[in-house]
Amino acid sequence: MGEAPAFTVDDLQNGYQNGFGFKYKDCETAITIQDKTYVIGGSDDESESSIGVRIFDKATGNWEIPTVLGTKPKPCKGHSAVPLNDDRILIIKKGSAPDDCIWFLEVDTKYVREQKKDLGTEVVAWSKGVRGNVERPVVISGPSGVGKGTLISMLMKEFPSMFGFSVSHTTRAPRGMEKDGVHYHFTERSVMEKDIKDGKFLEFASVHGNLYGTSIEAVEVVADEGKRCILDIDVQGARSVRASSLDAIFIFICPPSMDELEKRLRARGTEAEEQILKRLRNAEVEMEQGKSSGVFDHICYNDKLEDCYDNLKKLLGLDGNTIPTQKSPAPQGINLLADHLISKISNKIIIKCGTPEVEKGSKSLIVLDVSSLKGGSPGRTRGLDVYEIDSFSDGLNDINQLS
Ligand SMILES: Nc1ncnc2c1ncn2[C@@H]1O[C@H](COP(=O)(O)OP(=O)(O)OP(=O)(O)O)[C@@H](O)[C@H]1O
Ligand SMILES: Nc1nc2c(ncn2[C@@H]2O[C@H](COP(=O)(O)O)[C@@H](O)[C@H]2O)c(=O)[nH]1
Repeated sequence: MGEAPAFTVDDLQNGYQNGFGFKYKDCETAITIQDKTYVIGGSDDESESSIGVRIFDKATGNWEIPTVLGTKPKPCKGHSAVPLNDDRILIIKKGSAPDDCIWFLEVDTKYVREQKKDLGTEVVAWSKGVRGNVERPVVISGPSGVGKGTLISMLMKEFPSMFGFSVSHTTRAPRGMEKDGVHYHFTERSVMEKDIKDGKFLEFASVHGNLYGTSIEAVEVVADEGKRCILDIDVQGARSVRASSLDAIFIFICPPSMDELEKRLRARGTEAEEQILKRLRNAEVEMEQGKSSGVFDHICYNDKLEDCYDNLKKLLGLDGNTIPTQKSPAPQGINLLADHLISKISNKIIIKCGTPEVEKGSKSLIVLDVSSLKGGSPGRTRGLDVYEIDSFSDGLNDINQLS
């Protein structure tokens, strides 16, 4: 019936001997994919920072402790594990908050393969599972002073429930009215460099002499609110995002002329002369790259502000001819009962909860549809669909209808 039996913690309670001659600890599950067995620790020890992972390589007979990337799940009181498509393992945490119970351990995704190549070690990567999808993020680039921030503010003001701003990190000093955590996360270079090294950034670049970067979290928190994320980043950053797994729309904003750009930068009055000259010099290169790099899907000229804004809205499907997509409700989690059994049929995971209360009730099978997964480590895995089906007095029929 089920393609892949899932291991639950209960199967492994108190440890048992297996074909490889090693003993699992309490609260561990083991999933074999090709030549490797991934032993995933389900410790509820709060002194541990996350669920542990070790790998038994059947070919060599050796244990390996992999480099673990991504946002890691906190330890829990056990979990269940189901392999999906040989590239990732679905982990369902027991007794966790509804928005914290579905996780993916990636073992052979594109991201993991690239990281293995870069680091030269065995790598696995965690990604939190999130229900539902959001619209494609929008990357806006263009030379300093062209009006990116002005256009983004107009969008956010007109459609406050639809768009959310990705708050970048920067090592530059705040301007007069800028607030930490709102306009930027103002940060020390050494701290930012460490976070970059730890894989917390989607992209980063040195821009006009300072370090700027978009953290993975900055983009994900916007999507978690069900909003479409807007990124205001330079051309180097846009190129990095284009190469990442973030499926965004890329828009380059051009000034009507370099003279007008200079006028706007000077009129804004936020930069010292030396910085203005540096930004204008960099603008020449950015204009060249913006128009010819192949990174951008659209180029908008910001001559008359209102015209440019109307054009931008048209590109985003907000020109009045299309009904704007309503903000999707905040993705809800799944409140899994501590006692459950799991099986996998095609791309649906069937979770049978076994408490007496549930058995008496009419809804007893939870279905987790993983057919439309998007994203993944180092960000969240989106596109999960979760629903319930009627009681399993005739559960076999229900399950068969799902395959
Ligand atoms: N179409 C326009 N016509 C005239 N002035 C404009 C226009 N668009 C924006 N401005 C003005 O130009 C100045 C620079 O705009 P803004 O700060 O939005 O640029 P930016 O591209 O976000 O710059 P940076 O990359 O440095 O953050 C602001 O004073 C803004 O009011
Ligand atoms: N690559 C990135 N570039 C960024 C990011 N945040 C902002 N920027 C770009 O920096 C310049 C200067 O900005 P300012 O606020 O100092 O005027 C501008 O072109 C922004 O688009 C980022 O996270 N990554």
